[in-house]
Amino acid sequence: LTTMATSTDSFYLGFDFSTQQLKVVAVDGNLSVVHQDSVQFDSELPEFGTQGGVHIHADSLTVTSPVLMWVKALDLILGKMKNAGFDFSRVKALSGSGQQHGSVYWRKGTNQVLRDLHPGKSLHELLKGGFAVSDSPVWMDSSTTEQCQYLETAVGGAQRVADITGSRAYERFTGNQIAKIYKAQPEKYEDTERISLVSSFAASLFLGSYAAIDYSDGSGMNLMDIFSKQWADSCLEATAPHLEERLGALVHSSAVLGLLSPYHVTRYGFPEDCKVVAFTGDNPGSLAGMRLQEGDIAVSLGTSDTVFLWIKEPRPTVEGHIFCNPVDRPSYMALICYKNGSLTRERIRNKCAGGSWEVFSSVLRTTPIGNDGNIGIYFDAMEITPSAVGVHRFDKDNTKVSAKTGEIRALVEGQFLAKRVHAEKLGYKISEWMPNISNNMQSHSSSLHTQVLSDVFDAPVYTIDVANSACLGCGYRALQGLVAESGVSFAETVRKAPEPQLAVTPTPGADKHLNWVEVRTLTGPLQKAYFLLLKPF
Ligand SMILES: O=C(CO)[C@@H](O)[C@H](O)CF
Repeated sequence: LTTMATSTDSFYLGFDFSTQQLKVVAVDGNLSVVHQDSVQFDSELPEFGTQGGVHIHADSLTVTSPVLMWVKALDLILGKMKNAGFDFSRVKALSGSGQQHGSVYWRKGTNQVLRDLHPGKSLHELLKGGFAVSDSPVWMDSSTTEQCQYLETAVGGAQRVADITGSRAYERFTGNQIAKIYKAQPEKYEDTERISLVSSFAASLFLGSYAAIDYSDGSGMNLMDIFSKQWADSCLEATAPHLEERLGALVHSSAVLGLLSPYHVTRYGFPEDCKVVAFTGDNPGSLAGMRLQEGDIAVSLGTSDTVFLWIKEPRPTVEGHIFCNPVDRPSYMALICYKNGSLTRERIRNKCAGGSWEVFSSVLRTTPIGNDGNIGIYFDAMEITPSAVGVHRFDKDNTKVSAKTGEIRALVEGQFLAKRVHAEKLGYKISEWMPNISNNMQSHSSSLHTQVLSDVFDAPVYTIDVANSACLGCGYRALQGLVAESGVSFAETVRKAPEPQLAVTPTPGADKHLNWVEVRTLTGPLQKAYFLLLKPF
């Protein structure tokens, strides 16, 4: 297996079913990228009518995505690869990731449909009637507060839920979404034979049967005990009846789930012995792609922004999340998530820079570090960290102001200051930063963002040269899956991958302008801003 895994004529695929698009990266045995492609949901699948890949419902709390859009996106991307002449016959293994917490409800009888996929038809045609719930709840949803309160009461409080599952009850977490469906649409729950995460749903499309949920993405459900790595009975019972049989057994994140479905072998020319390695969450996938090691910390900018790091000794709290580590079984990963990420940056780009990243960058470049003490908090949608909403701007005296000069720098510095404040409040040590600037930003914008990130954190920043770290990480994990059983570590598997490059170091004197020392304390401008913002209205 080791010999086969390192031969350069072999390919390994990593897919990422993220919020706004489906992406794929192919790497060879030397972990060099040999192919990349993507399908943008809004523009390439307009029949589903999504904005930013989702439907925000009239209550402005419920957020869903049509599951058949994800199915059709897979048909499209594999078709694009075939038309581009990609040699599927060289793919030895594939894996992938999905936006975390989202859930898919397979209708009774669909497992048989998955087993008998006809290679002459598209997956979209074959699975049209395969889902009991056509609009899957996704991570941007914040409509399940009632279910969260019920779970915390039933289990013994917010900290108790965090001690078991790694997080207090969060609205976007899968268990609370299942509870809402069981309560509001019991007939659909009854008609459901399997519940997948987006990651294990995607794996099922390749496996040709229901794929298991992995420990890492399973940690984002408020249903799994992150220490025993089993479903937590107290959480299952507080969510819905006969739930464990719908979830199936959990697997570790480097498990080989089985052979690729004959559907893909016949339709695209994959080899018959191509292996499917467990899919996982997009952030665990990014941790793999950024090759984080213990003590590193990462900032990933995308539809959601996240701060995450590799830890050995988890200390679950009522802020932030602890997930099982996707590439090292005894370890964990800590994560803080921000809902107002790229969609908010794009709104300010459209408002203040005429929709141009070039103008956005030049404005950012020409405004002073620290923005003369003007700070902005931009929660267009109900934020996850902290739980607050609305746009709030403060001048250097912490007076709330309406009109805003320097709004672009106020947004970018405010988003990074918040990340530093929360990371340090939770005790994360800042040793080395590797941001992954999402691919929806032009390169020069990302270099500017990287400089602001370095200035705010007062730390060197390293970047990787592939736009999508989750796909890359899952290509690495596909290879790792073939050798994990023989005890080869992930670090050993990826030792030939390109090293993260030092991108920027802090601007000399930046800390004096950003009064980031103050930011660390409860009297710092951002902390005060949060107090002003969070006090009862
Ligand atoms: O909710 C999140 C993590 O907890 C988001 O980062 C989603 O994974 C984005 F897809």
